[in-house]
Amino acid sequence: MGASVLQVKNLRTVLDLATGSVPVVDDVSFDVGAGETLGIVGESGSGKSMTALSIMQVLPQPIGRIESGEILLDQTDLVGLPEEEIAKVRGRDIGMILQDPHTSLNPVFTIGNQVIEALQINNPGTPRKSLLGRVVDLLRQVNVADAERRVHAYPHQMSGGMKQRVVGAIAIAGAPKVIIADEPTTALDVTIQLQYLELLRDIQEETGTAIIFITHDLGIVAKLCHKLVVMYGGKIVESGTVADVFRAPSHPYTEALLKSVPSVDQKVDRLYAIDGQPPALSVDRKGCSFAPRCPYVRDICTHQVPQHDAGLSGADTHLAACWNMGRDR
Ligand SMILES: Nc1ncnc2c1ncn2[C@@H]1O[C@H](COP(=O)(O)OP(=O)(O)OP(=O)(O)O)[C@@H](O)[C@H]1O
Repeated sequence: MGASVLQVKNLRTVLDLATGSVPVVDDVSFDVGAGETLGIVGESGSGKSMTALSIMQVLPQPIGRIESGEILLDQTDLVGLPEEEIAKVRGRDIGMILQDPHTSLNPVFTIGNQVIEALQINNPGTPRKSLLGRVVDLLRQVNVADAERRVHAYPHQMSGGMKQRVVGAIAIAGAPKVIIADEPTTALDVTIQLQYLELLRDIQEETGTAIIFITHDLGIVAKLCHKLVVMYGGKIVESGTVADVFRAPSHPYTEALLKSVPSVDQKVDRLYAIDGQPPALSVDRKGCSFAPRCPYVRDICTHQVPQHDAGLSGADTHLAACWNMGRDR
């Protein structure tokens, strides 16, 4: 694993709603190195996508904004950079693979044209025709069969799995330092899903790209990631290496998630069933967001926010935010 490529430090992102400015990413910190894969897990609404959109600085407008924190790409803080600078970072330094391959591609342009556009980010002014060979290479790299012919195909002429590969080709076209893959597998069937995950791993082995992988699925995290952060209510409740967190989950939420880890070849719509609802967005939150659903809740949990502290496994890279750590539960 290489040095940190992307470091997120104390990131706080808010949405300015009629009810006030509500945090959707709250004091989030993590880093990812070259050749490393970080999983971000948590149930729907926990702030995973908002974290990704904050890094790319494509938050919903006009309501979303980064209130504080740093996003360091090779030590350069992206927060506060003018839009024309950030626009250069997107695609060139950070590639994003979005949730649904069916909507990530433009139906009116050929596959080749869409990959060429991504290539032109790093090769401005290069005639499109001369990039065609490179497009074919990229399509081959992501295992698109019959690439020379497929360059001229439109998205509707391809299967879901094939389209996902093209989205992968677009993401790597700019040879980015970081790829953010936001649940790229949900729209795919299980076999294609596994092939796709292997593809991502191959790309990483070849290019040393850092990958941030956003998912509901801890089975996938176990298979693909080196380390993970678990998000709940916009906060990180636990983080560490996959080995440490799986061996000794320290937060009751992670513990509950791990109780129902599906096997990777089992399709699940909902990963786990924990009683109660995820927290609603709130301007003024007191205590631990998980307290209303926590089987170990104590008085302090309802009125003081626990700090992100060393977890139970003994590793100083394994942190969790829970008042009950180290207590019998
Ligand atoms: N455009 C918006 N307007 C208002 N609230 C929003 C908007 N987009 C997201 N939110 C809220 O922000 C919070 C974080 O959402 P986010 O999309 O980051 O969750 P997530 O963990 O990625 O969920 P999923 O797994 O379903 O994608 C949620 O409470 C969500 O309802």
